[in-house]
Amino acid sequence: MTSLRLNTIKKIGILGGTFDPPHLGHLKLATHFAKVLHLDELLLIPSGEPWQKGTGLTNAETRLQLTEAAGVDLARAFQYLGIPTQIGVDRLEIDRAGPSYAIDTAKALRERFGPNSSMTWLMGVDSLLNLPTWNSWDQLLNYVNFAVASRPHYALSLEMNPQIEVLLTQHQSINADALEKSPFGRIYLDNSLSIDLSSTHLRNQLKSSARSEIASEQIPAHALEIITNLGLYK
Ligand SMILES: Nc1ncnc2c1ncn2[C@@H]1O[C@H](COP(=O)(O)OP(=O)(O)OP(=O)(O)O)[C@@H](O)[C@H]1O
Ligand SMILES: O=C(O)c1ccc[n+]([C@@H]2O[C@H](COP(=O)([O-])O)[C@@H](O)[C@H]2O)c1
Repeated sequence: MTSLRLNTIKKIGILGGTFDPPHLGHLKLATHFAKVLHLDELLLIPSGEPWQKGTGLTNAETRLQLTEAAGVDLARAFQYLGIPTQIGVDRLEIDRAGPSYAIDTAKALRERFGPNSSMTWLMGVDSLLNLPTWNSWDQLLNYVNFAVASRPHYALSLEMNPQIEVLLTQHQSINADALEKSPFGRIYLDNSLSIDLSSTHLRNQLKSSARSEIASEQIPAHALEIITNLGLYK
C-alpha cells in the first residue's frame, strides 16, 4: 500500500532561467533530470525580471517565445528518447510584477500542485554556489527539492561557502530516489554532466562574425530560427 502511494506521487521538475537565449545546456540538463527523477512534468520558467543579470537583456516576451520554441525541440527529443515527461512553458514569473524571486514561484507552484507532489528545482552548480544571494533563499527547501548538475568552470569543492556547506550537511541525499519520495527539502548533486555552453558565450558569438556558424548543437533549431528571423543579438 505504501509503495503504491509513493509511486503515484506526482513528480514535477522546475527549470527557471533567463534563457537569453535558451541553449543545449538547458535542454540536456532538463533531459538528464527528467530521466533520473522520472519526472511526470517539467516546467520551463523564463524569469520575468532577472534582477541579478544587469541591463541589456532581451525583453521578457521574446525570451518566453524563445523558450517556447526550445520547448518544442525538447519535446521532440523526449519523444525520440522515449521519455514520457510532459513539458510546459510557464509565464508565471513574467506575469508577476517586480523582480523574479524563486521563493514566490516555489510558493505559487506548491499551491498549484498541492502538498504531496514532489517538486524539484533543477539547476547548474553555478546557481547553487550563488544561492545565498537569492531572496529568502533559506526558505526555498521548505517548498522544493534541488537537483544540481555539474557544469564546466564551476567547482563546488573549490568555491563552496560555509552556508552551502551547512545546507548540504542538513539536506543532501546521495540517491536521486530520495527526491522522488520527498515533496521538498532534499538536495541531489549530480556530477555526470559537463556541457560547456552558456548564454553569455552564445550572445557574444551571435554578435560576432561567427554568427552564421551557430548550430543546433548549441541553440535548439526552433529557437535559432526565431533568432535569425528577428535578427536578435546582433
Ligand atoms: N551548460 C550548463 N550546464 C549545466 N547547467 C546549466 C548550463 N547552462 C545553464 N545551466 C543552468 O540553467 C539555469 C538557467 O541558466 P541561464 O538561463 O542563466 O543560462 P546561462 O547559460 O547560465 O546564462 P548566462 O551566461 O547569461 O549567465 C541555471 O540554473 C544554470 O545553472
Ligand atoms: O530568487 C532569487 O532571488 C533569484 C536570484 C537569481 C536567480 N534566481 C532564479 O534562478 C534561476 C536561474 O537564474 P539565472 O539568473 O541563472 O538565469 C531563475 O529561475 C531565476 O529566477 C532567483
